[in-house]
Formats: sequence, structure tokens, C-alpha cells
Amino acid sequence: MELHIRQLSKRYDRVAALDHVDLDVASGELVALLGPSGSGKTTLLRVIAGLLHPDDGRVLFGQDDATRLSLRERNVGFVFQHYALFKHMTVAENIAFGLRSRPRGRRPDKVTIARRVQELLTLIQLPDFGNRYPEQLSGGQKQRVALARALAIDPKVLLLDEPFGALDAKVRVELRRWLRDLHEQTGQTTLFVTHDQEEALELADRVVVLRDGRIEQVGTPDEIYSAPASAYVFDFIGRANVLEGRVESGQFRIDGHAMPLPADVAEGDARLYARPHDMALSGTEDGLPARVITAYRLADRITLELNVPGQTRPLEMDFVATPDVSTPAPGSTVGLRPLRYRVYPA
Ligand SMILES: Nc1ncnc2c1ncn2[C@@H]1O[C@H](COP(=O)(O)OP(=O)(O)OP(=O)(O)O)[C@@H](O)[C@H]1O
Repeated sequence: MELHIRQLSKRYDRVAALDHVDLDVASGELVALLGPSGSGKTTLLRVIAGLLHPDDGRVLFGQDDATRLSLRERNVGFVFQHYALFKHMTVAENIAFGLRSRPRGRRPDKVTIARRVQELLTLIQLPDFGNRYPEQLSGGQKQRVALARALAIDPKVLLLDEPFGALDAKVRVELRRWLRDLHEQTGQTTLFVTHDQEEALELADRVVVLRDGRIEQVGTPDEIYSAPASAYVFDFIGRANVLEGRVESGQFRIDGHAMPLPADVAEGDARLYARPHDMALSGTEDGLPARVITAYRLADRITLELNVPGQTRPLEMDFVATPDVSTPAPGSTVGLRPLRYRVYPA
């Protein structure tokens, strides 16, 4: 089932939680909604689910306008951060819940439901857990059961709101790999909310970066990481060094140093963004002079904190040591050469 979002807006008092959002999700895609707290991720997911009504705009499932349909009529699967399993029901009863509570005409018979529950238990790799109660499960197991329960109704889309947010880091990493495998098996159209860029980049076919209720960029993880559309996305997606300068005559300039522009940027004040591992040391005559604040070496990697005269923020760089490059001494001056970078208007 494909999903189309058209000009969705939702306001709370003065805050635009969603501001004219357009998005197309292809059938079978796994899309991450990524952004800091308050950027509108949950609001977008809840509007798609039918838990919230937008002020404006439309939600289409395929060609069908679902904007006015209730949660139940939309037939979506929803999983929240805090496992909302029914405590007094077994795992199997939890998974069967959506099917059992269908109106009589659409309710499968008991044997069919039991078969479907067993299939789902196998899918979530808990084939023998049907008779347990939620309190007898770990946090990660509870979230897998919550996912099976959401899948039981054969939802048109699966909506996951930070489903692993309450779990510890190691379990999170395991579960996101597991979710990726599960998605490959089920091919279910899925929207996944996270504020964790690593999770989004590892898991999703495409990532939607949100900012103040607007979409800042939509792209594959590679596109988002390697070609961030704005300084905001660059900063949000990984560690970033910023150099302030100017674009003049098709070059980025800081004091006497000029660097080629990787893409067209309008003349005027601008900022160069580079990842710490995308910068190299060079001689002070051809590199940007920088003073070493701290330097340490861990196995073959050297990490430096640097000050470039006239810049407000210190820079960080790390690189692999080679026989001819050793750890520079704090206080010394080195030449700095950004290898891969983006330039954005200031
Ligand atoms: N019920 C509400 N009443 C008033 N303002 C709200 C309400 N729900 C959300 N907001 C506001 O709408 C904006 C978007 O909130 P939303 O929960 O969608 O963000 P989010 O990106 O999911 O954040 P988080 O990662 O913290 O969950 C925020 O500014 C928030 O304060």
C-alpha cells in the first residue's frame, strides 16, 4: 500500500506542529521520520494513523482519501515507545486481539486466528512464548510482541513511534537489525519515528528529516549523509566542523585561503561544513593554519582538537596515523585541508 501526504498542517496555539507537509511513500518502503524533539514526527504519525485530525491537507492510502476515516477504518498497525501490551492477556491473546475484536462478519474463525498467531510468533522469533504473560518478557521481547500484534490485522501501513526508545543501547541495535530483516520478509509499508540518526540511517530505505513541522530533506541514507541539503541536516546527521568564510569568485575563502566550491553557492557570507574524518593534515604553507589544542592517539587513529584563528568554534579531526604522520604536539601549528565538504550560505 502506498501512502501520499498532501499539504498536511496542524497547529497547537502558536506552534505549527506540521506546516504544509508533502510526502510520498512507495508500497513496501521503510521510511524513517527523523528530527529533534518537537520537530513534528509524532504529530505526523498520529495524523496518518487517524489518532489526530489535521487542520488542513489530506492523507491518501493508495488512491483512497483516508483523511476523514477513524483509526479503525484506516486499518493501520501502530506501535508506541512504551509497550502497551494487555497485562492480563497472554502473548497469544495479545496478538490475536485485533482479529478477535473485529465485527462478526469480518472476524476469522478460531482455528484461523490460532494459525495466524503461531505464524506471527514464529516471525518474531518467539515461537514458544504464546502462553506467557507480558510481565514474563524482557523489554525487547515485549516490543516484538507489540509488533506482531500490530501486524496481525494485515495493516495497510505499519506506524512505529520510537518503538525501541525505552530499551538499552545494545538491545536497540539488535532490534533494529531484526526489524530490517522482518521488513524484508513482510514487505510492509512502514513509517518509523526516531530522533536517533544512526538508527534512521541504518534501518530506512529513505529518511525524512523534519524541522519545526516542515520537511527539510527526503532521501536515501546515502544521500542524506553524503549530500545534506542544508546546514541543519549536515549538523543533525553526524559530527560536523564549521568554518566561517565567504563565497567569492566561485571559491570559498577564509583570510588568504581559497577552496573550490563543491556546488554552486551564492556570493556572500557562507559556512563550510566537513566531518572530522574528512579533513587531512598538510603543510602550513598550503593548508589552513590551525593550532593544536589537544591530541590523542588510540591504536592507529589520531584525534585532534584545533583552533583556526578568527573562527568561533574549535574543530575536530581524526585520521589514521601513517609512518610519516605522527601525533602533533599540543600548542604546535599544523596545516588543515578539508577533503570532502559542503558550503552553505550563512
Ligand atoms: N497536544 C499538544 N498540545 C500542544 N502542543 C503540542 C501538542 N502535541 C504536540 N505539540 C507541539 O507540537 C510540536 C511537535 O510535537 P511532536 O510531538 O510531533 O514532535 P516530535 O518530533 O515527535 O518530538 P519528540 O521527539 O519529543 O516526541 C511541538 O512543538 C509540541 O510541543
